[in-house]
Amino acid sequence: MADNTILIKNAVILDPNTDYDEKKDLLINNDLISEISDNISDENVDKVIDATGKILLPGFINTHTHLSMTLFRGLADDLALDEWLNDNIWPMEANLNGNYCYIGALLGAVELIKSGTTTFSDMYFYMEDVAKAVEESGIRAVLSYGMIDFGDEEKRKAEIEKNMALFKNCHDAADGRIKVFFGPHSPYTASEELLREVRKLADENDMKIHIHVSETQKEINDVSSEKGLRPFEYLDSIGFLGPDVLCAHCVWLNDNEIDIIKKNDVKISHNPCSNMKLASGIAPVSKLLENDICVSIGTDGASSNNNLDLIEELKTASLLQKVSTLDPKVLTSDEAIAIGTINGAKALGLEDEIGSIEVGKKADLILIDTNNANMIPDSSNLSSNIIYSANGSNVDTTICNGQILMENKKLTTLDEQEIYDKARKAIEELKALL
Ligand SMILES: CSC[C@H]1O[C@@H](n2cnc3c(O)ncnc32)[C@H](O)[C@@H]1O
Ligand SMILES: [Zn+2]
Repeated sequence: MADNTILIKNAVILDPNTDYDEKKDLLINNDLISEISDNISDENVDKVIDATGKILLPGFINTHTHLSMTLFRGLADDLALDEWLNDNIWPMEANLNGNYCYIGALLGAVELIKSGTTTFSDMYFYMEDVAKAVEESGIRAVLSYGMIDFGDEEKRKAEIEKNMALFKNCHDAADGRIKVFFGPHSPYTASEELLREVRKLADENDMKIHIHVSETQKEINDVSSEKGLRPFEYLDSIGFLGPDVLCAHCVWLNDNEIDIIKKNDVKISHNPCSNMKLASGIAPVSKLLENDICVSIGTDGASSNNNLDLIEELKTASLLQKVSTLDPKVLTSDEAIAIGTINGAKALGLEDEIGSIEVGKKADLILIDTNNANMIPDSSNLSSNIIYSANGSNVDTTICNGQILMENKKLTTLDEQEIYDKARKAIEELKALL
């Protein structure tokens, strides 16, 4: 097949790894960035994008979400996690099927692409249907089937089989855009046997693990009374932790647990909006960063956020650390850009492929339009302009794996209106089933 080339001209580049002090041209060859230099000829190039007045960044990486939960946005607000999950979300999820999850995932993919996210890491049900939405939308994803056994042996076997089937069917699918992880839900819903089995199978199959840990004080109390140890102490005691484990939330951590996270090189997904909305608490992110722990960013599901805008999430992360430490110098806009890009790639073990703008890496790129009221004056501090002033609606162009998914704010792979209509219908049906 002939090569497909896209040339981005006159780009002001904001990258977490490299300081580009002048405008550059960037050439995409198929799925990869093939050249970044001062003046690349547009001869024999399939498509030219003029990036004048725009900022070029790596696509953002959302390391913890439940994409199909877009269907439950706004349906159970202003509650703490326990009541939100047990009395509201789980009863609604009992009526889900593959088609609903597919529609919810398409709706989520529209929102992600429009707000500049090119990779998301998901844990949910009917993941083959979520994979179908990933395939069609052109976005990149790490998918985990969310396993809950509550100590029931039969359920445990069935849950593991479902996650392994997802791995066999979907790992490396969609031109390599899909990876599959294990997704044991949490230390309070997954039994010790399930966690030990997951660890063993992850080692045998070279799979990574995605789990919720230490989200609320209730979790700390429940795990401590059942196991005599705090969640990270317990997970360490059963040999579950490692550099391949991505833990969402990590709000309630004592110093010993921070040492455990560091010793095991565990990766963190920080979810500030969800933690604030469910009143779970404030994760000690600046302390984790001081300890050189890899902190990435996630939105959690759209039902506890209530949107999937990572620029907003990064601003919230930064402001929350400043106000909770009473130190305006912590979590700077430069650090926020790194958390939303290269740290996300590291958290998913994909740092050789995505997370920065480098020759040889995948062309997962976004352009942010500066010709908007909230972006003027054009700051010489690009990261400040993006993190503190912008939001997802300033994203103009989104490219993933060398494919343009949105150009001039218009989606190319998905029919927005058709998805909105189908999502509205699905939500009405689900509400009627309650
Ligand atoms: C078993 S699939 C994932 C499962 O997790 C639920 N969920 C969504 N947000 C949270 C959260 O913040 N903490 C714990 N669990 C959460 C989701 O509704 C699914 O049931
Ligand atoms: Zn979650």
